[in-house]
Amino acid sequence: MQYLPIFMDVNDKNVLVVGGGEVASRKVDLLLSAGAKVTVLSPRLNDTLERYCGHESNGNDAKITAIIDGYNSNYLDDVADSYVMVWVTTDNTALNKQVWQDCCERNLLVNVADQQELCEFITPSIIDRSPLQIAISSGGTAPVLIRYLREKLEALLPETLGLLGAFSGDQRDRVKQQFNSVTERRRFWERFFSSKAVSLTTDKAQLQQEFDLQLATPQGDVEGDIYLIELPDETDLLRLRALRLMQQADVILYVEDNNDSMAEFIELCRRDAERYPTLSADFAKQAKTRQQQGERVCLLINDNAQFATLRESLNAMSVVA
Ligand SMILES: C[C@@]1(CC(=O)O)C2=NC(=C\c3[nH]c(c(CCC(=O)O)c3CC(=O)O)Cc3[nH]c(c(CC(=O)O)c3CCC(=O)O)/C=C3\N/C(=C\2)[C@@H](CCC(=O)O)[C@]3(C)CC(=O)O)/[C@H]1CCC(=O)O
Ligand SMILES: NC(=O)c1ccc[n+]([C@@H]2O[C@H](COP(=O)([O-])OP(=O)(O)OC[C@H]3O[C@@H](n4cnc5c(N)ncnc54)[C@H](O)[C@@H]3O)[C@@H](O)[C@H]2O)c1
Repeated sequence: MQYLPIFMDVNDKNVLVVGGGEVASRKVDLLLSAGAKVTVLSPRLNDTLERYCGHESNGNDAKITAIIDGYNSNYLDDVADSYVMVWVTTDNTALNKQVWQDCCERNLLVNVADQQELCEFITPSIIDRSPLQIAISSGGTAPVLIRYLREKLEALLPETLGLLGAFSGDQRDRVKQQFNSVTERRRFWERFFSSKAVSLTTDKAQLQQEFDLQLATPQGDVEGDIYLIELPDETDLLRLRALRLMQQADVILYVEDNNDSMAEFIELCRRDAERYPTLSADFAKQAKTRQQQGERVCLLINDNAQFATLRESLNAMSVVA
């Protein structure tokens, strides 16, 4: 992985944008929507940024602070609360490089628009259904491809995704009170999000009704499951059903092998799942113990004979060969 994806809290924090043109105003809009305190440093501002300074209305409703001047590294230092990041958008490549260098010397995070070699972080393509957000990156290889992907996803994702996210956030404490274990809570949410009624709801009152109904309906005993999966030679050949089960597992058991192919399959499993290399003789015993603790155990097998034996001895809930 070339870049580490994270979501940063810039609310009420100082951010500097160098340059005051078209690109700067796009970055400023993004930063303001995340609640940042934006300062723009530029000898000239475009009309949008002029408006944001509140010049026309005597600065009373200014959205940004403007420093009308050419760049000078002193501006990086002369602030009470230092900048948490700097965005560089001027039309002068040599100057952009200078700003990047000055920021690096000060350990300031810096992005120079469209100059990847001068970016300590890069900007993703964003789908915003706040509080739910999706950020897509190609690691700088194909900006147009991720814009295209965003447009496809935007069309697929329901408008109500933000509502659903916010509603779930509000109800988390109630679900915590009702269910003691993480496993039970997760199952409740999985059942809730996958129910048809929830996918069709368009307002909060309907969601609340469905939520109350499901919370009052017993889930039954939380019994664990065992999924037995025979791996193909390559990850590309993995069945979709196997992938889905691997994504639901709490525990992954596998026999360690000397080549890297097992690692590639494990990489596709649920991020939070516990992963254990296991001696093949212990597979069945370990799987059953964890199942009895209410967990979903996924056994990854790359050996035909062993798969057949385990299939006989385990009462596996799902078998994918
Ligand atoms: C996501 C998005 C956000 C944004 O910028 O707001 C974004 N670029 C977007 C669009 C876009 N950018 C360019 C075109 C014209 C087509 C073309 O030239 O290919 C288009 C298409 C268009 O405008 O439709 C030109 C371009 N961009 C970069 C280079 C340099 C290079 O490739 O070496 C050049 C060539 C400059 C030249 O030739 O001079 C570099 C970067 N652009 C990034 C982000 C970062 C990597 C993100 C990643 O891959 O994960 C990174 C590394 C640095 C950064 O800027 O942070 C936004 C899509 C948002 C959306 O619509 O959803
Ligand atoms: N507009 C786009 O969609 C787009 C797309 C891709 C790449 N670019 C590139 O990104 C860069 C910026 O684009 P733009 O459209 O915002 O250009 P722009 O000409 O509108 O803005 C450039 C800004 O940089 C400021 N500037 C110049 N010298 C400065 C200095 N010494 N200190 C501080 N600020 C200074 C100018 O005052 C101006 O506000 C350009 O190199 C452009 O080629 C633009």
